Amino acid sequence: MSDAYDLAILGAGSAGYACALRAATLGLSVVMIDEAEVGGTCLHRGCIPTKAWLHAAKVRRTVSKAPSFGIGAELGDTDAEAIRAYADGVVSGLHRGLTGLLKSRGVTVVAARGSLEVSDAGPAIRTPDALHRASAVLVATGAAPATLGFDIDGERILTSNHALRLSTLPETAIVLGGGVIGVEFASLWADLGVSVTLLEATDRLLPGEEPGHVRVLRRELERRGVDIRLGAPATSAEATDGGVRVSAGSDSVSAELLLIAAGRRPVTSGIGLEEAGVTLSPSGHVVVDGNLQTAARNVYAAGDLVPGPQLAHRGYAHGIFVAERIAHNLGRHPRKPTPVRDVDIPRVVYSSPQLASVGVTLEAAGAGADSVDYHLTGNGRAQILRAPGERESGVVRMVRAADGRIVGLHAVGEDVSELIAEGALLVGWHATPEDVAGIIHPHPTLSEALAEANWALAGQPLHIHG
Ligand SMILES: Cc1cc2nc3c(=O)[nH]c(=O)nc-3n(C[C@H](O)[C@H](O)[C@H](O)COP(=O)(O)OP(=O)(O)OC[C@H]3O[C@@H](n4cnc5c(N)ncnc54)[C@H](O)[C@@H]3O)c2cc1C
Ligand SMILES: NC(=O)c1ccc[n+]([C@@H]2O[C@H](COP(=O)([O-])OP(=O)(O)OC[C@H]3O[C@@H](n4cnc5c(N)ncnc54)[C@H](O)[C@@H]3O)[C@@H](O)[C@H]2O)c1
Repeated sequence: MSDAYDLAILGAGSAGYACALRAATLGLSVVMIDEAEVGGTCLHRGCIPTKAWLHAAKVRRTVSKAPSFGIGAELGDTDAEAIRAYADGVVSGLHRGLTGLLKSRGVTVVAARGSLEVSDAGPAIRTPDALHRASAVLVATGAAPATLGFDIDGERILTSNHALRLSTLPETAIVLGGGVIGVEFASLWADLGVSVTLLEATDRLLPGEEPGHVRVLRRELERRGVDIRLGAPATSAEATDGGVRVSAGSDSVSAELLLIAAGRRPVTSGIGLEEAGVTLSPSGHVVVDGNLQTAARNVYAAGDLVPGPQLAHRGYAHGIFVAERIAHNLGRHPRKPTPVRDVDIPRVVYSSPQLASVGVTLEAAGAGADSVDYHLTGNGRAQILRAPGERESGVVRMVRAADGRIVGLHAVGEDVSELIAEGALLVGWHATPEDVAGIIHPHPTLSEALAEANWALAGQPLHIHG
């Protein structure tokens, strides 16, 4: 039997739909199967709604500071239902756009639960009503919140899925986990007037990020009232009359609700992967080679179920890579695509202040590496954004390896997420500070921090004290 499609995709999240769009552009026939709406976690339960909630929280914070800028304003009540409606509006607009785009590119979208099947005829995705055969299959079923075995009721004990659906905010909340989700929710809830206790099992927030920058973020969260308890592994949670009580070491903490933000586990069981010859790691991730090829012939995996950072833009990059790889193998794309390197992928924590980074820290950059710190107290734009009386402006650190290449950029401060795309260019293009010292940055922008760091590393500092 001849293949019905060139490519069949299981999961229409960031990785799956990016693969579908790119493959269709390259002339491949594509079927994409998802049991939920196209767009996946990022669009419906992740990046987009959390950033809308964070933006609403920023509006409230800005209004509360308005008098320091000479603008009279009084804070009214916070209407969580209205914030949710605003976030839903953003999501549904983007969802409509994505649905239209997939249709216009000719991608066949099937709304059904699917599983992988591999036979002598090749790979296929089975749905209740059909078998979708293809020359190649991409599995991109993503990840779901770790629940730690706690009894999630969606009212007192929540995951981020539930937290984004709240129509009233609690007065008190416990956030379990000091990773990205925990820190973003602690930040936004604190700005919306919730009294937050954050429990983190290890001795630091956000492992992997510049320790000094994490300290700046921590001080700022504490200044806004977040009670941060490190070395506090939560072991149990029980519902009480007033909400929930959590045990963490010798501590017991009570609040109206508990958000569990303790990582996300790959969605890889019960969908025929191992039966089809795909190897899973002990953590349940799909084992792939450098080309995102699984142990099963012509079956690829992409996105959160592949070990590494769980980020939407990594999913896009994976999806695009797989589409081009398959098209190349089918003779429809002239060149072999370049595999995605996790180290080149920028990361942003959208809390207040933000943390943004790409590449490696100074500690990880190896012998002979050096770095420069540019403090945003010297940056005009950062000073304009800062309300009078606020203490910390933030800092940008640029890291250079012994061979002269820029291998890391790390920043903490208001709106520093806007810097990191340039950081990704510098790191991804293996630029040296000398290469880019002549590139002119507009004044007054936060981006001048990068020019200052380049100049300093190239031995010609301007506003940095030598
Ligand atoms: C609260 C939160 C905030 C986040 N914020 C950011 C952010 O700001 N920036 C960022 O880069 N990343 C963020 N992320 C991470 C980002 O959402 C994920 O990295 C991204 O969605 C992963 O894409 P994916 O395609 O691998 O999986 P997903 O987006 O999870 O898509 C998987 C799809 O597979 C479908 N599926 C699963 N099993 C089956 C089956 N058997 N049959 C049919 N369909 C199936 C699911 O319905 C889903 O639509 C956030 C995540 C969360 C939870
Ligand atoms: N801005 C963004 O890019 C963004 C935003 C949200 C989520 N995400 C992605 O979603 C993924 C999941 O985020 P996350 O924050 O849930 O996971 P995470 O792995 O980043 O952090 C989980 C934290 O929970 C802690 N923890 C685990 N068990 C605990 C316990 N019993 N008690 C106390 N602490 C405990 C861990 O030590 C860890 O610090 C991340 O990998 C991230 O890439 C990205």
